[in-house]
Amino acid sequence: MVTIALDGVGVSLGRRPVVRDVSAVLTPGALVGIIGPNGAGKSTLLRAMLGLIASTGSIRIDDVPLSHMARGAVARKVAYLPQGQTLHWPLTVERLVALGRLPHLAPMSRLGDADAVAVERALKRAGVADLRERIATDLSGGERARVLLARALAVEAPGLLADEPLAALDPGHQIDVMELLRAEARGGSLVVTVLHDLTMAARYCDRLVLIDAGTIVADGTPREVLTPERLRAVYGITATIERHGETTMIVPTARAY
Ligand SMILES: Nc1ncnc2c1ncn2[C@@H]1O[C@H](COP(=O)(O)OP(=O)(O)OP(=O)(O)O)[C@@H](O)[C@H]1O
Repeated sequence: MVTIALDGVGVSLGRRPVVRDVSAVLTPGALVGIIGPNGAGKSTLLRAMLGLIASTGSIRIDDVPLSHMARGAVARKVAYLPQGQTLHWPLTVERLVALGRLPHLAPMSRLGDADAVAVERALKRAGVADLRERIATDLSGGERARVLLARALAVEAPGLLADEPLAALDPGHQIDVMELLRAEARGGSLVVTVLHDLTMAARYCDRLVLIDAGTIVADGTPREVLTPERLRAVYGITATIERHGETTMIVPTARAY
């Protein structure tokens, strides 16, 4: 299990404050969605949580300040699925997914049996085992996205930060990925995912953190966070919110000016 605690976190990029005074405790066991408009600072916040960019304030992973942790130690605790990653090397899918094991390997050492088992498990869980022999750079956008998810799963870290994992996926695969993320979270992992699809966020996430202009404007259950007033204020839209039992549907209807 792993917990990430943020206290007064700020990030400036090119002298612009992009993340401002973010405080939250992200705990395992519940699927956490980070939502907010384009440019709100969601990806920047994720990158700060992994120590990939400099930040102010305090970020602690399992109560250890991030600044005291080696990069490899962070990578073994929290896997990262970056947004829209491009692939440059013509590796097979299996070898690409095996790169997820790098945080566990000593320099110059080879994959062992436990690594092979983790790779196999990740290929299956992401539904890409049948693509294992394919060259990753030849895959379609959606296939590539699922392979990159498999690489993140292959780390078998107790935490996963996934940045827009549904981008490029068809509706069936979107459901598969959300069910997988929720199962991971409910199984005791820390899973935090950036999402743009509010219906998916409402349906699958246990907790939503809404970010606007670099700061948290709401943090709670989907029902608490996704109100017509907030959607208007933050996204500048009117939306129909329909609740059918456990299922919530959020249909943006128009720009609200
Ligand atoms: N290197 C940089 N220098 C200056 N500004 C930057 C830099 N990188 C990102 N930004 C800005 O920081 C802001 C936050 O970017 P970020 O990618 O975190 O947003 P986001 O909420 O993930 O957006 P999206 O939903 O579009 O992916 C944006 O306005 C972006 O233009």
